[in-house]
Amino acid sequence: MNQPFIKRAVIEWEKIGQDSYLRRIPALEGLEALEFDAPVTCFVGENGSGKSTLLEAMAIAAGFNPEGGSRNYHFSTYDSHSELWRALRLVRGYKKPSWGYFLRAESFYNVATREEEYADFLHPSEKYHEKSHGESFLAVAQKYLTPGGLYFLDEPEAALSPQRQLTLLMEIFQCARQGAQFFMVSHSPILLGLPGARILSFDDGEVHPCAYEETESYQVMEMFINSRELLLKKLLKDL
Ligand SMILES: Nc1ncnc2c1ncn2[C@@H]1O[C@H](COP(=O)(O)OP(=O)(O)OP(=O)(O)O)[C@@H](O)[C@H]1O
Repeated sequence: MNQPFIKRAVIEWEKIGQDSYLRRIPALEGLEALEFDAPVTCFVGENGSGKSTLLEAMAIAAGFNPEGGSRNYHFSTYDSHSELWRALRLVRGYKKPSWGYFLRAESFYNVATREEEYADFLHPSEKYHEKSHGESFLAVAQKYLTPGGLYFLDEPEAALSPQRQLTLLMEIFQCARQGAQFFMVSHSPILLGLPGARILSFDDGEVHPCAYEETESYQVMEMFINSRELLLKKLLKDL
């Protein structure tokens, strides 16, 4: 296996206020440390279980802008990130990433705007605002994902068709095989199926390893596709 850039994340709870909402997120409240030994680590779990909070804190602690982009992006449109990053200590491997990107669906519009402002003669804009949401997401992935990089992806499937999710899966797989490290929040049964990915579930009040087939994303999708009529009959009978 490639040497990870980030081997461990440790939460120093004494640096977090006693009244902070972070102490009321069940999966996070008892969490002291997480080990990362795979090139791709996926965070899965129910809405509101704390996945993005941890991913965002890790990305900021690794030097990225809270709203996303590369490490060269420095802007703030809306200050909504949590204080977790201040309490997060990342234990790094001996290798340093050559590049990196923090891709988040919810603030990509702001990153796209900033990309146009940062553009110059030598670095022309990709004009993401002139592409569809999905087209621009995949264009970012294809431009910025490179072997040897460190990547934080927050629900990258949000704008992508199933076909393009497969394309993204191939890009991630290829980069991860050549030394890149990925942390990804996802609900996509396609992206979570990435060979070799280590899946951490935030459900049931603790962060714990989870097999692909045990993820809700897989189970619900499988049930829907294989037993659609039965499932819908049950769900809709009293409506
Ligand atoms: N500024 C805030 N103040 C209080 N609570 C917050 C704040 N930001 C987030 N939360 C709460 O923290 C919890 C974790 O949110 P988070 O965005 O990490 O969830 P998530 O697992 O990524 O969910 P999703 O799958 O919906 O993106 C949620 O219950 C959310 O309401």
